[in-house]
Amino acid sequence: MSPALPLKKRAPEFADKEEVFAGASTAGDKPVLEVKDLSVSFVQYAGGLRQTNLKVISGLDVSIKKGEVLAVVGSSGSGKSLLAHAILGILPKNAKVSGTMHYGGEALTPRRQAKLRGREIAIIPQSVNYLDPLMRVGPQVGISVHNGDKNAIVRQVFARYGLEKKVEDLYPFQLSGGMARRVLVSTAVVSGARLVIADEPTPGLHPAVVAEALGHLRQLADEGCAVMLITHDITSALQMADRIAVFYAGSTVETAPSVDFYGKGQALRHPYSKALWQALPQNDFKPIAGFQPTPGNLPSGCLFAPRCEHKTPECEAERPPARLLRGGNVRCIHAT
Ligand SMILES: Nc1ncnc2c1ncn2[C@@H]1O[C@H](COP(=O)(O)OP(=O)(O)OP(=O)(O)O)[C@@H](O)[C@H]1O
Ligand code: NI
Repeated sequence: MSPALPLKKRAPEFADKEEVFAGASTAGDKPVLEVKDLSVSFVQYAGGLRQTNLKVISGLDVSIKKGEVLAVVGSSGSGKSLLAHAILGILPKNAKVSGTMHYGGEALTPRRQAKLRGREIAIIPQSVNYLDPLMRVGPQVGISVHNGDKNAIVRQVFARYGLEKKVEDLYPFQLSGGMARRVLVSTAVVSGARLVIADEPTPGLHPAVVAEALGHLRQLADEGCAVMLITHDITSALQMADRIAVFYAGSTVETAPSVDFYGKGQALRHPYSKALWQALPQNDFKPIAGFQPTPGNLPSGCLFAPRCEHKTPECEAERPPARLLRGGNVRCIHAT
């Protein structure tokens, strides 16, 4: 392990890339990525020429600073992967996007997305299945090196993650779960990315491998990347994330510093975040009654109102706007 090597490698690239960050250079701790009020809908054809618009994301807000890990937590179908795809500009063609996305203080247009994707903005996919099964991993990771000697950089980064020279000659199916995770992280690191989005790296992995994978993400942030960790697992996210964004039915219901997740959840702002926290086995293990609404059947007011113990008629009248509260963000009119 030699953490200094990739850092040295990255420094000149970072200097070159300052232009892309023009506008942010004077802005102190302006977020690397800022997504505000994002909506994503899919145009669907329902019988003949009848066209419907299925809104799957609305009112999504996230921001990440340099050096920070933001964990995006939410149950299946809450919109986590779609957010990642929207940032990268890889949503399907029938997707319509509205709201604002800024990277380095500048609007993230489709053109910029294409330019930054796999370079400044990298995704660590969920599984090794995203690797080309017919290509040895060394040359494959080398494809993501954009500046300098591909072989030398791959070797340096593999060494950093404890991957021996012979691993370069293996095919993806020959990797263990832990090795596969390290290869996927290496792909993001050799690209010199400033924003790393890791989509669900944890399910089905051995706990030691999970801890190691999360440790690598933390390390990337400590070296100056902005890291978004997409996960179902609040418990492991809390071990290394600075802040947690809680997604529900395609919306951000709360963004809170990790330190607010303790006790009975008394420091949390949204009834859903509290319920999610209390549902953990190590807490009350109390399930949340009811189900997350599906796109096409969303309630008109607060998305969580049908399941909320504290709802009032106002909650059902309109969708609560995001507001700042105690150093976090919440979409609940009753939160104090
Ligand atoms: N191409 C599509 N057309 C229509 N609906 C879609 C499409 N892709 C995703 N969806 C819907 O959007 C919602 C959000 O999906 P997304 O994949 O972002 O969820 P997720 O939070 O990543 O879930 P998981 O934890 O299971 O990965 C889901 O209800 C899904 O069915
Ligand atoms: Ni997903």
